Amino acid sequence: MINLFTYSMMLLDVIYFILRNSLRIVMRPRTKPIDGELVLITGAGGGLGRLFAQEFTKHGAEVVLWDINSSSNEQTAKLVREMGGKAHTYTVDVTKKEDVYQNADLVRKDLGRDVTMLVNNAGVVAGERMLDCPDELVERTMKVNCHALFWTVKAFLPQMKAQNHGHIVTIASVLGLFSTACVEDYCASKFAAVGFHESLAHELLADEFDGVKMTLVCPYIVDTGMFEGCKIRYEVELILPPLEPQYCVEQAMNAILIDQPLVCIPRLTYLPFLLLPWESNVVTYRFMGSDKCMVPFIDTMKKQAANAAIAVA
Ligand SMILES: NC(=O)C1=CN([C@@H]2O[C@H](COP(=O)(O)OP(=O)(O)OC[C@H]3O[C@@H](n4cnc5c(N)ncnc54)[C@H](OP(=O)(O)O)[C@@H]3O)[C@@H](O)[C@H]2O)C=CC1
Ligand SMILES: CC1=C(/C=C/C(C)=C/C=C/C(C)=C/C=O)C(C)(C)CCC1
Repeated sequence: MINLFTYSMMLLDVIYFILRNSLRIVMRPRTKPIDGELVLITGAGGGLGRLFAQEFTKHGAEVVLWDINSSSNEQTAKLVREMGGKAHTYTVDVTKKEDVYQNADLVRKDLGRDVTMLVNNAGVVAGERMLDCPDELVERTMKVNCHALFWTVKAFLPQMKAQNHGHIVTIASVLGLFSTACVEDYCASKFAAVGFHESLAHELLADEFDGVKMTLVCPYIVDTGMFEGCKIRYEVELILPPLEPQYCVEQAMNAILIDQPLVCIPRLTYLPFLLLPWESNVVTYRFMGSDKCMVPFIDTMKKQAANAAIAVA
């Protein structure tokens, strides 16, 4: 008898959950206002980070800019201020957890309020084949693209939970959903970032912190220079060209502003994530030229490193 009661209550709970969420799918979701939000962006001096700072400013948010590179970070702040926005810069190495915790306290002290939106955007890639990749670069990629997410979330999530209000954005990659050759460090770190993000999202939902939103952003190649040289088969590239950075950030913002949990940019890249069982994807990769797409990128990195070495010599 009790089992029957328990099962019927569980069934009612599931039906209620589906009804409550299906309305969101049917009705066009409203874009939430973010004027007055305090948005912290890591890697704000870089290609996407800078554009995110400007997009959040366009929507009236105040931005806190963290980057290891103070000059590029200041450049972003200058652009934000020229738009009439408010920007606060901090030179932070997100791989150093004490650096993160101390600067998080400094932000709260300086601004007298809590960060309400966190954009974990900082990212690096080694750009070497597996056995050519120095251990230090493997460790650096994991520390920036994965471990740093733990430190920034531990620094800012407690206050979001206290208010049951906030948003955590993880800038992962399609290479956190499916892989390709010669980017083992990057794929491992981005798969880890996806796992971290999803586990945290489940935790917040399970604990009913429905006011703390999460968005996982998975872009395809973006023309910021980070993957300069990466090339797939020409015919495929015609339908799947590298993304314009501005377009990528606008698509991500559209998702963030409707509290969309996941966005793959462009939509076409949902397919490999959904459709590629292992046996078929080796053939697909060969056909698409995506099995060797990173070779020119690695050669470019080698040339840049060689030129840099000559310049120093
Ligand atoms: N470009 C692409 O094709 C794609 C990128 N992405 C992801 O988007 C995000 C942004 O990429 P993108 O703008 O292209 O990359 P960029 O290299 O242009 O920007 C990354 C920024 O992060 C900074 N950074 C690096 N290490 C640290 C650190 N330890 N502490 C703080 N800041 C650090 C970099 O500083 P510095 O320049 O001094 O190193 C740089 O300003 C990354 O997470 C990337 O993985 C996802 C899909 C595609
Ligand atoms: C593997 C694969 C593809 C190529 C994907 C590539 C080349 C992604 C590169 C992403 C990057 C560089 C992300 C950086 O964060 C296609 C053509 C979609 C077809 C399906 C399988």
